Amino acid sequence: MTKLLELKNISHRSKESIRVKDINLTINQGEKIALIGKSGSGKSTLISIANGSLIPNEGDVIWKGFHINNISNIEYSKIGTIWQDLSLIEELNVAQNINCGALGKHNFIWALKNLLGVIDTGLCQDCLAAVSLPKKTIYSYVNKLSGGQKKRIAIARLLRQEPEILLGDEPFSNLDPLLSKNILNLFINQKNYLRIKIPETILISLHQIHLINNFNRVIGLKDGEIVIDRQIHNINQSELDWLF
Ligand SMILES: Nc1ncnc2c1ncn2[C@@H]1O[C@H](COP(=O)(O)OP(=O)(O)OP(=O)(O)O)[C@@H](O)[C@H]1O
Repeated sequence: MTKLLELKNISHRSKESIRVKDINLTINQGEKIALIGKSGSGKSTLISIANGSLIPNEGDVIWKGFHINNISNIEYSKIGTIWQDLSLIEELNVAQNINCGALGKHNFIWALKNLLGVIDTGLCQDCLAAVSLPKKTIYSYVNKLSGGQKKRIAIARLLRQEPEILLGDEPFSNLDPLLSKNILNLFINQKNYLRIKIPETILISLHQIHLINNFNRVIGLKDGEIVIDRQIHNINQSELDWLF
């Protein structure tokens, strides 16, 4: 098994509280991991540390054997995140936002062209198709979309990035159950009818517990600590009841 991302002896505290504690986690290539736990248990904190955006007080994050602080921008672009707050640029249109996912692969001229108009239309439309939005949505402005549509644009931007790993912070909140199931299927089954490569390794935080059966590994957080780290077939209901 190839190790992709490792969190070693991670602890992070703020003035008020311990946010995560003694986290040791290795994510191997191809794993589909559900991250679960009560509100405030540390899921978003763990994801922010895993993608290098939050530097922990203690411990190290290792990407393919190298400390995350020392990897190149190209390598860093292989770690994709769907943020809970989505981090879309409301004043830009949908195509421009989706193309932001590919900034790491292109130069300054391409970035400028993206700001000036709609480029790479076909690829953007493939990403939209994957989240069941019509092609013409590329011309819409993000600030005119609903919460659920915005979430789908954030997922489309992630697809455009073509990362090796997806770290998703509740990507299915705000989405109706059928849509959540279809998008999750895309990641789980690696449906490759598109011109884009779907990330084969995923760690996704969830509140919809019924979805965990689609994953092969479950990580449960309680008060900032990993208290469950098990293959899905070894998880039982009483454990889940205890976690929540
Ligand atoms: N920016 C911050 N500064 C200080 N403490 C924070 C900050 N963000 C979160 N916390 C605290 O860290 C702990 C973990 O929060 P976190 O957001 O990681 O939990 P979560 O499991 O993602 O919650 P939710 O399911 O509600 O999104 C909580 O006690 C929270 O109050």
